[in-house]
Amino acid sequence: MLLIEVVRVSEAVTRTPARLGKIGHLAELLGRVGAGEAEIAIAYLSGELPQRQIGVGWRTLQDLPQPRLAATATLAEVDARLTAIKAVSGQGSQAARRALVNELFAGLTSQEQAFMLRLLGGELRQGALDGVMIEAVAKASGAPAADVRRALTLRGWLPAVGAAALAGGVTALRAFKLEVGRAVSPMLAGSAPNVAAALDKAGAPAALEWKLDGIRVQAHRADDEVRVFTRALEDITSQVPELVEAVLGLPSGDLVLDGEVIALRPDGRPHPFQVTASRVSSKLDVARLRERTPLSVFFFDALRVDGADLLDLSYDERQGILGRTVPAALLTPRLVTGDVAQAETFFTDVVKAGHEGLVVKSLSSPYAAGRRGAGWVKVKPRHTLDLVVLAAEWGHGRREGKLSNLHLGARDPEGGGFVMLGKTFKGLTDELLAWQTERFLELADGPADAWTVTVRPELVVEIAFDGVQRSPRYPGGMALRFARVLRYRPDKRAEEADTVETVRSLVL
Ligand SMILES: Nc1ncnc2c1ncn2[C@@H]1O[C@H](COP(=O)(O)OP(=O)(O)OP(=O)(O)O)[C@@H](O)[C@H]1O
Repeated sequence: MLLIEVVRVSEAVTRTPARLGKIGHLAELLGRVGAGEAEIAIAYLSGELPQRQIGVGWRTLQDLPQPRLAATATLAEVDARLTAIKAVSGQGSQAARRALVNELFAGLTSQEQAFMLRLLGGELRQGALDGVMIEAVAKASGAPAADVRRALTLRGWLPAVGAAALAGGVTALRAFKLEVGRAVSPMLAGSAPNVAAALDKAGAPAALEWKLDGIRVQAHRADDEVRVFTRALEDITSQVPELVEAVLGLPSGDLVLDGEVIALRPDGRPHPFQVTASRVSSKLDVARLRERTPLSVFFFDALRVDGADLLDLSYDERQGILGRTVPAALLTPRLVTGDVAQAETFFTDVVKAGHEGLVVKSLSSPYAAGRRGAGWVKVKPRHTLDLVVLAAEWGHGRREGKLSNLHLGARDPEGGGFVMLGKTFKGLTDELLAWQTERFLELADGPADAWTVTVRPELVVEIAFDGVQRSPRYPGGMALRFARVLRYRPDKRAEEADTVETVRSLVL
C-alpha cells in the first residue's frame, strides 16, 4: 500500500466531524491493507509513533529536502527507513540520523512530508481518539469491539492487536492472555456525587473500599522476580522496595495484584499526596528515603494467582482469592453493604481518618481493564476533576505579567476535542503562576485576543469545586461552581483527563 493512501485517510478523518464517519474512513482502509502492513498503517493512523521512539528531534526536522511531485513511497519502504533511523546509535549518530531523515523526506510529496512531520512530532492524534481506532478495527475485522478492547488492555499496543484481528478475527483476539511481567491498563472508576448515588450506580449491596490517595501499583511476580508498574504502566520496581518485599513474602510465586502504595504518618493518617508522589518518583538513595518516609501497601484486586487469569471472574470471586493469597494487613479496608445509612457512616469515618473517600464496587463486575464504568464508582467529600487547560488570561494587579485565569475543559471523546466548563484563578500560588506562565507561553497556539493566550491542550490540572450546575453560558450546558486549582497532574496526559460524561454524572 502507498503511504499517500494512509495520508489521505488521515486527512479525511480530521475533516470528518462525526465519530461514525471517522470510523468508516479508517475501517475502509484497514479492509484493504496488506497482511504485513496492517500494523504499520494502524500505528501511523493512531499517531503511535512519537519522535522520542524514533529518536528524531526537532532540529533534525529542519531544512528538509524539496518534496517530490509523484507519490510512490510504500508503507513498507517508509517503515523500513524509520526502523533504520531508530537503529542508529553511537558516535556521529546525530549526523547519520539526519542523513537518513533527509533521504526519507526526499522520497515524499509535500502532502506526505507534512503528514510525516506531524507523525514524528507526536502531533498526529486523530486515530487515537477514544475508541475510534478500536471500533474501526472491529468493523474491518468483523470482531466485536469488546474483544478488540480486551486484547488491547492485555497487549497494550493497538497496532499489534489490530493486525491480529485483521488476520485472524475473534480467535486471534481471544488468544491474547495476561502475561506476568507485562503491565495491563488498570481498571478505572466512574464518579458519583454522593454515597447513595454510588450505591445506586454500582448496584446494592456493593463493596465500599477506602479510597487511598497514593500511587496505583500493579505488582507482577514470577518466582523470585517482582516488577511493579504505575497506572501509566511505567516500571517503578526499584523505587518501591517495601512493595517488592511484601509480594515476595506471599505464598504464591505466580501473581498479578492491583493496589495502592501510600506514605502514612506514624499515627496512621496519610501524608499529603505530594509526599507519596515524591517518595515513589525518587530513584536515588531509596534505602535512606525509605527510613524517613516508609510506604504502606494496600492491595485491592487480584488479576492472576497461581497461573490462573482472574479478569473475567466477578469482584466477589476475585476478592475470595485475594483474601486467601494476601494477609489482612495488606488488604484495603472495606465494608460490604446495601444499607445507605451504614454506607454513609463508613464514608464519614474514612474521611475523618484523613483518606480521600470511597470506591464503591459492584460485587458482580469483572475486572474491566483500562475502562471507566459502573463497576467501580468513586465518591469523595470534595469534588475534584482532572481538566485540561485550554487558554489562560493575563492577570491584573499583583498578578500583572502572569498568565492567571485558566479556561478549563473536559475531554469530549465523541467530538474528539474539549468542552469548556469554566474559568478559575483561585488556588494558584505565586510559584505556580510563574511556572504556568512559562509553560503556557511554550504551548501558545496563537492569542485569542489581547487578554487571552490559547494553549495547546496538553496540561492537566486537578480542580476542586462545590458542584456542577446547569449553565446555558457554556457550550456543554453546565459549569463548575467555585472551581479552584489543587495541583497540576504531570502524571496524566490530556487523553486521560476527565470526560464530559464524568462531569455530567456529578450534576445533582
Ligand atoms: N480501593 C481502591 N480501589 C480502586 N482504586 C483506588 C482505591 N484506593 C485508591 N484508589 C486510586 O483511585 C484511582 C481510581 O480513580 P480513577 O480511576 O478515577 O483514577 P484517578 O483519575 O487517578 O482518580 P483520582 O484523581 O480521583 O485519584 C485508582 O487509580 C487508584 O490509584
